[in-house]
Amino acid sequence: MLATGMFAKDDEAARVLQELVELRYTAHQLRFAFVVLLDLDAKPTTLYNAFEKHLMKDFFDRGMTPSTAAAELKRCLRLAAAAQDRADALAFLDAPARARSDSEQRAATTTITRHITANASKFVFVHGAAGTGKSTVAQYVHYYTESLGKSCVNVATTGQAALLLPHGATAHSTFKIPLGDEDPLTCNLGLQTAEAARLARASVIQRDEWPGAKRTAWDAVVRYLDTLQKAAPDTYSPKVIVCYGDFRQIPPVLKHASRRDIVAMSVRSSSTWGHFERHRLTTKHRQHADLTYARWIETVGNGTAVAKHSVDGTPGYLELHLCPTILEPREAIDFCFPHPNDANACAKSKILAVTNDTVDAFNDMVLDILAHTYRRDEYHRFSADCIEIDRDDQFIEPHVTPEFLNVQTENGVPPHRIRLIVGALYEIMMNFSSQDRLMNHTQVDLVAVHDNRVDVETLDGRRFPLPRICFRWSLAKGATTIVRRQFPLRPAYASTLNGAQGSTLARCVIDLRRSPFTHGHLYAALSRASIKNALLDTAAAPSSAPVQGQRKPASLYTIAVNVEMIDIPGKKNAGSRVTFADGASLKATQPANRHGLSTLSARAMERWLCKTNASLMPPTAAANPTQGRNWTRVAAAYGQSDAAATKACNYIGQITEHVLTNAFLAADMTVPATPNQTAWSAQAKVLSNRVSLTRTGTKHTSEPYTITELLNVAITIAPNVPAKVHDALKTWASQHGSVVAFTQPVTPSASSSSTPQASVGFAPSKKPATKHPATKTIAKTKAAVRRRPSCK
Ligand SMILES: Nc1ncnc2c1ncn2[C@@H]1O[C@H](COP(=O)(O)OP(=O)(O)OP(=O)(O)O)[C@@H](O)[C@H]1O
Repeated sequence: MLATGMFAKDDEAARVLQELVELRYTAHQLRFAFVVLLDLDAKPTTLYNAFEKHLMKDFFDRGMTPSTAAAELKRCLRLAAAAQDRADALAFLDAPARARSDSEQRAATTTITRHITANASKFVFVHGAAGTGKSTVAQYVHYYTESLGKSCVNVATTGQAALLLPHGATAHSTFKIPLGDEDPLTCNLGLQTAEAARLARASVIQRDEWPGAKRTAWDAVVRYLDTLQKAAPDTYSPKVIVCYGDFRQIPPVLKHASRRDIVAMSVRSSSTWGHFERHRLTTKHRQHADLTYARWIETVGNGTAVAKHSVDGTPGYLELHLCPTILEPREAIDFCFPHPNDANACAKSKILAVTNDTVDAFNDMVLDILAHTYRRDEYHRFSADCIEIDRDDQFIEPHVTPEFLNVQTENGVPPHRIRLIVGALYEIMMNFSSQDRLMNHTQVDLVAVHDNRVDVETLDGRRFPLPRICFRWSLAKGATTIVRRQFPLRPAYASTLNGAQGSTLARCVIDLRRSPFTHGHLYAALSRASIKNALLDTAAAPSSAPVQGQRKPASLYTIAVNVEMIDIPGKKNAGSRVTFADGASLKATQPANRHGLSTLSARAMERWLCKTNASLMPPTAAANPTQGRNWTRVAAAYGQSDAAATKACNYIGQITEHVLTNAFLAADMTVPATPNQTAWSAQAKVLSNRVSLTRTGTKHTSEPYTITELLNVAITIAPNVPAKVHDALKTWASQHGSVVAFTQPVTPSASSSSTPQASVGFAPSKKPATKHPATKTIAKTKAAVRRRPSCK
């Protein structure tokens, strides 16, 4: 008997299909085999083109035209792929068709493919607003290149963006680019490695989300390819390097950097920038069903949607009039994840927040729902943390104890204690294999938890065991390396605004209780949804409860506008009007000064302030500007003639008064009827120092006050509030994730007092204390505040 050895052959799939054709297998059987064989073939487009007519033979027999037969073939292949649970295997069918249906995409792909066929060395940059189909063009170019038998390497700046490309990986992992801000950087990928050989052979290198890359990292790649060409001139193929991206989205992330530093670190500052051939895409594919929304988010991206910008030009205020607003985090979860126990459905939506703390809070809330409402099995796993010791004589700081290590956290590193809930949706935190699509940010369903491993299933049904992995990082440059061994998983229900870049979401909530860092940050988040109805924001509206038939005012948000790069319109002349989403139209009373502040009425400023402190703002305040009159007097007492100072003191006063009022209510104490004017006035200097307003008006700061600052102002002004009030303030501070520096500790005598005293900033009530006018609404707010989970 003769044993036949089977060797892997490049054209094995084609040979099998050819054999089946010769043996007269039916077209239906060929279609089934084609989907199975896609696993063996790295060039699905070539295979498809070679056997297309056999795969649709029965359709022709039924008298279909070529175009109907082609459409029917794709439908049948999709059905076959779905039946085999391999819907992703047919991605190559969609991308080419889509990318060729749009004239701008077609123009870009035609130029790129011409360069590829001509074996040219070129730099091409395909740019356009979010959702204009850049990644789709990249997919097309990939399949086209492979169909020619050439190879294409796809990399992206973030793992999330890499997942959208066939065999995509991050640029850092492909080229072994070191993390760090050194200039220049050098890729650590050896020239003799298999990866280097793959790069040398590649005819196309594609880089998605390129504007988010640091110039130093990009230059390192270009230098590396140069060195590779010199080292292996025979195997090195001429390359078409195609970069994709949108400079309106998130720029390179640099710690403690000025705008100038960021511009210097942008790939635009690279010496290669001038060599790029550019193609612009303008058709909004993601938001094609809602073009009003598409146009509006474009104005956000361009910086022209800013209704007003404040003094110093830094923060601007944007009316998100197209986005419905919700008040409670729980509503965000109900909106995004109506079926939290269905991981596949949850994967299409996301809650986006500005900071990791808020992301963790949302993720925890969903896990709570799964554990308590759906009774899913819950496990807690703790990491093994240690420090890496390079040398025997290395000095170890005495405070570096296991307890110290356990509380350390770092972006991209799982926490010491991880909550594992079977059936919940998680994201992988490590690049395992780009072939298996098991990379950083890949969403998986947690199937089982064992002592030393967890089993996860990708959304297309592939199951993998994951052991604990070592994560390494240093607390500071040159400091000891911490090693944490933990399961590389994090819940995937919420992510930061950066983390969502590149994705298309069915439903999305943007938590704007904290302002995004830049307008690009907000733009990247807003452009994830295809229609405005899929998008909610979680900042509370500053108005009272909506009156029947009256439109609820949209909330206002700050965005930090990059004044160096964007021309901000919006300086109003005297007499011109600023219109708010709820129809309120405010007349500018003076010509705009260079800060823009003097153009606004006090009411407009109140509205501005509401956006950050909506939950603390008395809902009636916006409708009742006189409520802050005491504070106007305080400003006058201090001698502030500057209108801006008066207004600033006015609205800060309202907030402070409200904070204290709430504090009294929360402490179940009677709210004093009238604050002691003398006591307030005595503290006006402190207040005015805080707001940094000067008589000459040369230096203005009207940064919106954070809740922490407002609480601090409240405490500074009324230093000896009773202990219960003080505690209520503290509780709020912690509920808002704020750390309040209690500059004035409560005096023991005040602590024991249960009623406000004159010496503590409130006059003793001569007549029985009346209820504060805002009591009812405040009580509601109080209840809401109690319900709100901590965002720590
Ligand atoms: N020609 C087209 N016809 C129909 N849909 C398209 C077309 N091109 C892209 N799309 C769809 O539009 C959506 C956005 O496409 P894609 O992710 O390629 O855009 P992008 O420009 O890369 O977005 P971003 O900048 O946000 O990463 C996707 O759902 C994609 O399938």
